[in-house]
Amino acid sequence: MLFGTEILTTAQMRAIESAAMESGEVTGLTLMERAGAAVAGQIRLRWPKPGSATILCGPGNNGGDGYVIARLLAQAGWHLHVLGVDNIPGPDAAEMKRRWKRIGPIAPLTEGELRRIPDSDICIDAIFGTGLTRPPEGEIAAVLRRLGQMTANGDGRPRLVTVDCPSGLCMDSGVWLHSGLGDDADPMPLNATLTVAFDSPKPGHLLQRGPAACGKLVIADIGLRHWRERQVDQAANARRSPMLGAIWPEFPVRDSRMGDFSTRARIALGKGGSAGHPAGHKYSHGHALVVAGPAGHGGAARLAARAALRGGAGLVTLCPPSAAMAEHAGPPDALMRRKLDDAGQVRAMLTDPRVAGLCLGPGCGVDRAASLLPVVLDHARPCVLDADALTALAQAPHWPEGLSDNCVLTPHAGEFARLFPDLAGRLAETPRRGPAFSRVDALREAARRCGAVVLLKGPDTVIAAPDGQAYIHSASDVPWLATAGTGDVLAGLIVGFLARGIAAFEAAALGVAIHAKAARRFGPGLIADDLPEQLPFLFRELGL
Ligand SMILES: NC(=O)C1=CN([C@@H]2O[C@H](COP(=O)(O)OP(=O)(O)OC[C@H]3O[C@@H](n4cnc5c(N)ncnc54)[C@H](OP(=O)(O)O)[C@@H]3O)[C@@H](O)[C@H]2O)[C@@H](O)CC1
Ligand SMILES: Nc1ncnc2c1ncn2[C@@H]1O[C@H](COP(=O)(O)OP(=O)(O)O)[C@@H](O)[C@H]1O
Ligand SMILES: [K+]
Repeated sequence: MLFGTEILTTAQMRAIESAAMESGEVTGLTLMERAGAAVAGQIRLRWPKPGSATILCGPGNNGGDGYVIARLLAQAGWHLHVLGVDNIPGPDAAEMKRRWKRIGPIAPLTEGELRRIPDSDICIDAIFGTGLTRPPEGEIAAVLRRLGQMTANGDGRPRLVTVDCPSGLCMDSGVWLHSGLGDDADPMPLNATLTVAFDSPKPGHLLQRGPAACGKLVIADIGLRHWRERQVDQAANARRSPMLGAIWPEFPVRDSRMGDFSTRARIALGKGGSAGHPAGHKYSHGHALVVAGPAGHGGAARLAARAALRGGAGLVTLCPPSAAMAEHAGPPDALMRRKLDDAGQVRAMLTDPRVAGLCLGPGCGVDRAASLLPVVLDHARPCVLDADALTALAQAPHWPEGLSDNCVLTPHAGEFARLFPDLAGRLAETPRRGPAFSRVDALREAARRCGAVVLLKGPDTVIAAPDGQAYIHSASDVPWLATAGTGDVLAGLIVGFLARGIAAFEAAALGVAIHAKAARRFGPGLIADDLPEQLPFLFRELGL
């Protein structure tokens, strides 16, 4: 993996946990003690003065963690109300419950009880964790609904801390599981201040409702690294489980196999031959073509071209039709312009081997994109297909054939639905069971079908390669990135990286990460034009 950190599915997490316990080197009780201690430690770090806490403990091992947290917070002087269920099938959780009972009482985990007890400074949700596969029901659903009401205003009082994950969220997809009995039977979505998850992020922490539900996400090391690395490597060698990574530039480095983001990004950019190398010249830094569209629609392609230039392509040529040439006369002067009126001219341009990347789609017009697309695909040159090119692609007679793994498709949700209506339909279904069909499942299937890298944009961008490798990037902290034209900048940035010789999957991942970092660096008030201007500062900060 190039960037960030591994994401584990709930099944992989269970397998790693089992392998650790079967080795005899660690017991389930020890892991539970470490998990509880990690949460109690994070709570004490954030709220050093002992206060009051209500701890809600469910029937599984997540509940077991809750009893450990109760014991440790009580020892630290916190005033506690602990609510739990009678029937605890797991031996470890049952033991942790016994240990707590020697210290304090357990009230029944009912909605009535939760209403009766006085408000605390924090509520700790240890009801369900990664073992949840069906929607919460009955009394527990009512408790969760009440918990959602009590903590609806986010950072108000009581604050909500969730153990491993918000209860009721499918951790493989980030969607709330629904009973199908109507909203009154389902829990309210939770809105936590802090989530302390164990060992690795799960897809549900980063996808869909996950980021809003989790609040600040902290990944706690509970000593499973040795087994994780072995299992993940074995799975990768056996080609059973393609890599799923989080592009998470701010994420701390967790193990020796991964460098920090800037080191990894440097490696990627270093792969671009002489990019940034003193001996390189403009052609060895790559020549990118950005196709523009009819008069009056030039802004999108210009944004893309500017991003390709700032992204480090050695040369960028903007290619509008003759009739639109005049509107592109302004800056940047570094940008070359060349008219492109028909498919024959693209064919001629692509005979130049120095053209190392092409961007088709932003502001292009669907008809023009459709007329140029066959030649572009025929040349199998690294390319980004965005916007109108995606609409044209969805209507092409041989779709999804004709692409190669050096193409990057960058649809937003609407374009994705045009390209892959069945997958979009499955994503829109109301999830009744876990693991629910996720954006990662959808993207892996999409990339496999068309043989190209597919990047589905959104606050939770997912990128997948035809071989199943995938990344999730969460930009939920930069909502101001959702403004007109930022997608065009992303397309241009990726084509800039392609032109520098970076492979499609990594160019897409690096593009997404740098794009969001640029938005984060600028802050609210951002317009798409500001993004390319952030790149020089960002590259300097990252040492790229
Ligand atoms: N990964 C690790 O390394 C470590 C993990 N640890 C902890 O273990 C947690 C996973 O624990 P877990 O698998 O026991 O499942 P958990 O999420 O607690 O509960 C879900 C279960 O509840 C059951 N259920 C019962 N009533 C229900 C109702 N009304 N509505 C709905 N469901 C209901 C339901 O049963 P079922 O659907 O099978 O009938 C389901 O199986 C994990 O998140 C972490 O906190 C750490 O301790 C140590 C290290
Ligand atoms: N809520 C959001 N928070 C953060 N980023 C978002 C959000 N919604 C969309 N984005 C990002 O903003 C960009 C929008 O791209 P796109 O939909 O193509 O817009 P446009 O066509 O106007 O350029 C993408 O990079 C996408 O990932
Ligand atoms: K929980």
